[in-house]
Amino acid sequence: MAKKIGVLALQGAVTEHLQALNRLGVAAAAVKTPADLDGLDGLIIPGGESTAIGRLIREQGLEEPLRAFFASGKAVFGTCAGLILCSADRSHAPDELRLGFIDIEVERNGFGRQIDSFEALLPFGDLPEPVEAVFIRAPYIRTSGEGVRALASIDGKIVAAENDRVLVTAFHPELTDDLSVFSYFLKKIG
Ligand SMILES: NC(=O)CC[C@H](N)C(=O)O
Repeated sequence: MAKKIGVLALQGAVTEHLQALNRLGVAAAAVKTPADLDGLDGLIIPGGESTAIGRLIREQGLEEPLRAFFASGKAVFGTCAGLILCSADRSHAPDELRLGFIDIEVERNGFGRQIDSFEALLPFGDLPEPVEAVFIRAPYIRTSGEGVRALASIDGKIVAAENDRVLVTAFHPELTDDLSVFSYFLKKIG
């Protein structure tokens, strides 16, 4: 059966992710309601504003369905704000959603205001070529727990990590023509 990947489509860089998946020949669907999760093999939580996306997840009744989706064994890829939402940060404000899909704690806007947006060619895990990475008010991973593998870092700050079913990047892979990080995520899906 062909894989089908959802892109959480509440706020942020949604279209670019759908287009990247289409370019890889993967069926992609926007996810706005719990029913949209049916039949998906994996989910991308895009960049945007983590506070806003978290609030909309709750307003749309998606928090428990997303937790159940993950608990059922599906794979999740969080980029930038999506990384923050997938984290298990214990120091955040209680009204801000953290799904705890990967045992990392994050520093939001971790590269500061001076350089709030930049691009880098980034060595990434075991990929043979560095990846094109666009950072926009990006977080970095401050601490990581058991089962988490760091995949990329800048100036000692971890900016990509994974566990068996979750990939997170602080950068936006959907904003370049380089699809290698998407292909890397697709390998997590059986
Ligand atoms: N490009 C992004 O997704 C930025 C993330 C944003 N700084 C946040 O904290 O949610």
